[in-house]
Amino acid sequence: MTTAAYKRILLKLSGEALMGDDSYGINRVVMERIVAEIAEVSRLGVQVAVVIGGGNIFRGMTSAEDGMDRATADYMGMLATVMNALALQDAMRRGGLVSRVQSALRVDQVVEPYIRGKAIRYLEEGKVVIFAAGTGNPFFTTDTAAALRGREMNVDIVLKATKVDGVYSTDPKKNPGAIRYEKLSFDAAIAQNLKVMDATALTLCRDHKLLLNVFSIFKPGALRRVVLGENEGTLVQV
Ligand SMILES: Nc1ncnc2c1ncn2[C@@H]1O[C@H](COP(=O)(O)OP(=O)(O)OP(=O)(O)O)[C@@H](O)[C@H]1O
Ligand SMILES: O=c1ccn([C@@H]2O[C@H](COP(=O)(O)O)[C@@H](O)[C@H]2O)c(=O)[nH]1
Repeated sequence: MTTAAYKRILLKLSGEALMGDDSYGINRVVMERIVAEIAEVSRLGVQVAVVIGGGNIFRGMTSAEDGMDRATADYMGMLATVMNALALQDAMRRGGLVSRVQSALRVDQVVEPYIRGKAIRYLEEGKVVIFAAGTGNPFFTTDTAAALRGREMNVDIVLKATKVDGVYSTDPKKNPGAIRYEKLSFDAAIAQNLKVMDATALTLCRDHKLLLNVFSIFKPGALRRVVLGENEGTLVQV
């Protein structure tokens, strides 16, 4: 029997990853593939919590640069993550996974509010919990929400599923010569301003000794390999 290295995980799904090769929104085929990867680790008996990003729909910072009030733009960004959460939940339903969405901003007719104890209960019942609306506060990111909810849920590891297969010496999308790290300390990632995850999220993980793995959601089987404790992506630790 295959044994997972972790009992409970927090998966941060990049909003942009949901676009696939499209320039905006949610690509159905990509979404189905991601759900199949999550279903595989759920079948191993691993409890899965998800924090979903919103970069495929709206980023507060981008609109603030164009003159919009930053807090207003950030609330719009958080609402974008609620849309992604609903789409993910629906894709999970179609893929045979039972999930619940909890939102840090109240949208009561649509999803339930974040209630820590209830979320933990769902996880214990084997349901996937999708956390929407980030931290519920402007000026933060869903990466920070991932670290926060990961700590609150007492997960064994935070997994950042993104478009690149780990943490590199510089942004690999801009510099093809960038070198990938297999392992890295939080202090080094923060000191070198490695940008793959924001400094607030990295600091929260570091201060609470939360393990972090950055890996590509586009690499088939990568999530399963991370969960089995195999060498995949970049492991960031204290
Ligand atoms: N040193 C680095 N190592 C790896 N990736 C890096 C680095 N610096 C910048 N990046 C970039 O960070 C990006 C992380 O993307 P991702 O979409 O996960 O961001 P996000 O803002 O957390 O998500 P969202 O799309 O939900 O807003 C990658 O696309 C990668 O190109
Ligand atoms: O706690 C949070 C989380 C997110 N936001 C806003 O939402 C968008 C989308 O989130 P990503 O992390 O970029 O995927 C983000 O750009 C912020 O504008 C927030 O304000 N607070």
